[in-house]
Amino acid sequence: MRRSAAPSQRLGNSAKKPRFIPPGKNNTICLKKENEQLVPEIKLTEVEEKQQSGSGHTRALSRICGININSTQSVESLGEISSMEKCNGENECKAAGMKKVNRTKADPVHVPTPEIARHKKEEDEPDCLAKYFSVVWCKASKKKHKKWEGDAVLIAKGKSVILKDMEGKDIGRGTGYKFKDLESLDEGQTLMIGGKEIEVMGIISAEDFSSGKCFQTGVGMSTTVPIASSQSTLKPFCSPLKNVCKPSTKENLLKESQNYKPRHDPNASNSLVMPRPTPDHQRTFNKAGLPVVDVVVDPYLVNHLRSHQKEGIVFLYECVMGMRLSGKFGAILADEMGLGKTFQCISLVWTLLRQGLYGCKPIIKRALIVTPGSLVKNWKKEFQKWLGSERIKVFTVDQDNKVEEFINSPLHSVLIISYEMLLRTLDQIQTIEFNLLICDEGHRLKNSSIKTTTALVSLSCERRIILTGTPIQNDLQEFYALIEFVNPGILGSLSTYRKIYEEPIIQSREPSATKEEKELGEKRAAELTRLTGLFILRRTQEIINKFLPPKKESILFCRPTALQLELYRKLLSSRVIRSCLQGVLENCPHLICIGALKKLCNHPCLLFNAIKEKQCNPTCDESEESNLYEGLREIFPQDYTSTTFTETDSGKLQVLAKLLAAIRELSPSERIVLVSNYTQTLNILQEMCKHYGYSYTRLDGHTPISQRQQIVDSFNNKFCSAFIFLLSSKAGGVGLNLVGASHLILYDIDWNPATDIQAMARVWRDGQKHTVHIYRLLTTGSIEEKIYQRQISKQGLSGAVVDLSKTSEHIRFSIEELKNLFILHEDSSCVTHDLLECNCMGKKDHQNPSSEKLPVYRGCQLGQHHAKADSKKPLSMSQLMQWKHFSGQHQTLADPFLERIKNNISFIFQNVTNPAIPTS
Ligand SMILES: Nc1ncnc2c1ncn2[C@@H]1O[C@H](COP(=O)(O)OP(=O)(O)OP(=O)(O)O)[C@@H](O)[C@H]1O
Ligand SMILES: [Mg+2]
Repeated sequence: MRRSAAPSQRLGNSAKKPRFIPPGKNNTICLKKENEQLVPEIKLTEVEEKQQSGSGHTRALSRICGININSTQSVESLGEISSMEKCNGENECKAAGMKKVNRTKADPVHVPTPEIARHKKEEDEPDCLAKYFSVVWCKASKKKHKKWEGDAVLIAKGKSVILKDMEGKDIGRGTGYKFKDLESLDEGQTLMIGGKEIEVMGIISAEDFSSGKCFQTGVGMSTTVPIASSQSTLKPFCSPLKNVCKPSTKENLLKESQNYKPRHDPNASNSLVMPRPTPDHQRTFNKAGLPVVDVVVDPYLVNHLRSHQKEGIVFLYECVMGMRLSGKFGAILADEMGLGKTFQCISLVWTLLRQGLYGCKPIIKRALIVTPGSLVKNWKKEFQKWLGSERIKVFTVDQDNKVEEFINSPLHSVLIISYEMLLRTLDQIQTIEFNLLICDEGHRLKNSSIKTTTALVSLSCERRIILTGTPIQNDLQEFYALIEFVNPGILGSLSTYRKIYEEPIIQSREPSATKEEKELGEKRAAELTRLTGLFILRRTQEIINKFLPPKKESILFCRPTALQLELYRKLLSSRVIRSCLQGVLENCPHLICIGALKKLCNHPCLLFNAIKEKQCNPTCDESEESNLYEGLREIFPQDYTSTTFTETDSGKLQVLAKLLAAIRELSPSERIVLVSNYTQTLNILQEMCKHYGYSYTRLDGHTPISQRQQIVDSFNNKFCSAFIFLLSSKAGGVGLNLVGASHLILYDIDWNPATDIQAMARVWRDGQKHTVHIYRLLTTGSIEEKIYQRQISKQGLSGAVVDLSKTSEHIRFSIEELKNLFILHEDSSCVTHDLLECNCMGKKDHQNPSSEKLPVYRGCQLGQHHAKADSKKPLSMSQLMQWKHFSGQHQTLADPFLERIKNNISFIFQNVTNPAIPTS
């Protein structure tokens, strides 16, 4: 709050400050008298105002400020109120007066005079521009010593004013002021609004108001510094002697030159030097006046760092050093998956632990890294990978390694712990002073009230970094929570944020938004991006693509088997689904129906199991499910059992079996990650591995955290015998490196594209040596196609659902959508392709368009022009259109793996990223 900066208080003579004079005659006279006594040089003239309607102003104001003013709140006539006491509450009052603060005797005195006739035209002008002021306010009183209660923003337009607190809430309104007075309102002037008195602190530009900047407290716009370019970081060595603030005796200089040397040579070629502190920074953080020494990243690391990683380290350094925003030390590194966030953090931690810009004093002593359980060991491994085991000792907490050991160990300066373990050992962790906190996969902190967030906040470590590869800007509330975690207070309180940013931004996106609302929303969004951009860094996969081998993605539409079709039809004709479509059932039975269809697509035996289970344990509260299964058991063969594994019952499993065989035969040294979101499906896939004698390893939600890294490591080892890695993507996929495999098969599809994208990123990442093949299996014409379409349709694209925790339960379906979901398209070879309205449909396949000159009108002529798709974002329909696409009945397919399985496939979309880079 800027209270103390009020001119009246700055001058330390509030008694001299002229008092507010309301325009009511009696008051005016009495206050005038008082005023004259206090400030003899100010003369007040009685305010003569004509009754007027303010509604025009109000509307104009609401247009400009984007404030909804209820018509019942329209400004009333001045004559209705004769004194302040008559004001209707504090927030609504129409009469006011003003005068200029008398600071010195020599100051010109502002004497408002009526001159109504002369200014009539001016005053009636409804389209005059709004002006904005930063002000301080307090309750109106006759006290000599004002005690300002808060900062506020004043909007003056025509003859009306609105006072907003720093959360953007209206706290006062008034009208009936003199147009001229509001026009000439300036710093130091006071004004009465309702029961409040304000003093103008300064003028706010229209830009700063509409962007919402003026509501930002605690962070001056001038406190920000531009992002340092990588070049600017490569500064020549600057002798630390220059900055010594001690007496420059020869002796001192010599001594200090020996003591205060950068740890690494900033002049060396390829050196990465951190930005030097500004004088302001030095004043705040170097009170002892120690010499300023260059902080230089260990060349051992720099040799391995990619250029985006160097920039990322500089960015993180500036953030945690409070160089980007004064008084704020947090950052969000939101680089897309696989860009090496871990390595960037390790470089930062190592630099901060060993070096200091002021007198070489290490910037941090201890760092805490909190990460999902499955990544604890990976962090340790990465520390060892980049720094070896000699330079630094990191401590990981698990069953055998307790926090006490870390507390008592002088050797360890980095503690790595899982979120779960953190909660369990919070009491002990709280006793340790950490100077840097890194939260990996930190999008989980999006809810400020969850235990984990509360626990982390309780650690009182100001330097906080969130790492996340998942986009975070889609949900404004969650976005706020993450920002509030790293840089508390930067966006004001939650209610401020809602008023200033969230509401206008959301409002502007409504189809019914007016032009003004759209403009305001855009400006607020732009300002939010600007402000948060100072401490959020996100780079996309493209920057690393050039270091990666080619990636071939294929979407395989697998024909359902006869058994699947029959069961599917039966399910769709069930009473439950019919009632769902009429919207007459409660308790979301559509979720049960969707679940049953998805199971069926994976393998009919999953549905069989569910039916059997229901028959064995019927519970009345789940009767919808029993109803749904009515008559299904009869469709299965008499001797069907869930233990007799057979791939012939599932279209996708048939394709999978052939695909695995093809890979085994054609690329015997290459390995596969096989992903499903369901444990039961993974069981089936595991059975299949056994059946065919494929060696496998498995990681799912049941795998003990302590074993996960070991499973990953041994799989990535080139001597590992496991051919297949069975992975439950939701349970443990995030952050894992599975570069030991070069084929990844997504057996089922999730509602949330982010889950699938996460899984795919496990294989195509730094360290991958082979061409990567990604296959997504979808059952033709089924609900899986619909889910896929939803992923790539507008909804998926607008990015609203890019949150790993969101499942179908969080998705609302309209009856129309459900109708669409519950259709089986039996006569289409690819409904998704049908939807593209591609001209080739049903006429001709396109396998190798480059060798074929196709007429221009063909929408599906794809050629070599691959869409410049961001591999980490959901595809759009139009991007999909750019992919090669062809039916499985094509004579010969260029892809040898697909050639082997084409008979079971009705359609294929395929795209190659990085085709130019030769494979190894
Ligand atoms: N400069 C580099 N040179 C070689 N390998 C690198 C480099 N930077 C990172 N890597 C490797 O790339 C892989 C991915 O890095 P990392 O796990 O840090 O990615 P990430 O950004 O955390 O991704 P995610 O969001 O998936 O967790 C790791 O195996 C890491 O060792
Ligand atoms: Mg990571």
